[in-house]
Amino acid sequence: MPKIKLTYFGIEAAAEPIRLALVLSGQEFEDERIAFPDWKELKPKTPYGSLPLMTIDDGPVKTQSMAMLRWVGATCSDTLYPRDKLYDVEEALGVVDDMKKSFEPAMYINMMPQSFGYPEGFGKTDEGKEKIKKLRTEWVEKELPKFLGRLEGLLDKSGGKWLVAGLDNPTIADCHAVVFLRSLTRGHVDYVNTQCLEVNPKVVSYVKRFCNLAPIKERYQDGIGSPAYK
Ligand SMILES: N[C@@H](CCC(=O)N[C@@H](CS)C(=O)NCC(=O)O)C(=O)O
Repeated sequence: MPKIKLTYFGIEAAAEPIRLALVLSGQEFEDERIAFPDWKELKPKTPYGSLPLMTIDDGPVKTQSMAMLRWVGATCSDTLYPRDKLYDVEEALGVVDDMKKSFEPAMYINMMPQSFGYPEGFGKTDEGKEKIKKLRTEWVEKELPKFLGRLEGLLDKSGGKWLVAGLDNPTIADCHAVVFLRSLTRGHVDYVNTQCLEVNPKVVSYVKRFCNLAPIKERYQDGIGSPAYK
């Protein structure tokens, strides 16, 4: 087994799909968490000023979360990124990415307002807070059901099980999808209704199925998130 260290902040976000893939593979890894106050000092020492980082067998530092996810799926597991389903896994990853990207303006406007054409500190103003609330509630009401419908389409092809049809086990696409879907249900994103997945019961069942896999169940004591889903 390779010796793996994954370095990220003490949150789920970009590292969590990789952590889930490692956990599902049964691959041990060092789960290094950087406290936000320590980031300022570490940032200039990283290749691109960002996390996550990964080292394999004490080799050179690697960057790019999606490369890490694919590498773990291909190297640490026989089932998470199967060679005969490469296209299907990539297609499902793309569907999940479209959903995540669509939410980014509403999600990150408070953290990086300038990237979205607003002045620094915008998210802390009353106007900014109203804007964030409007963007997030509108996205959840108008956009999310559309993306959940796309996931449902993939699940239907798979008999309701996983995002890639014809497999008895989840893939890295499921790790990627569930982290994002679960993030909406946990009350961590202001103004997002934690019951928002309920518009699509098939997707709720899917997230529950994933969270009931033994290694995931052990990890997520809060199930898919809000108490209503337990
Ligand atoms: N394409 C990179 C993006 C990495 C990235 O943007 N990381 C963010 C956290 S998700 C970060 O390190 N932000 C802190 C900063 O930029 O100072 C990846 O997927 O790994």
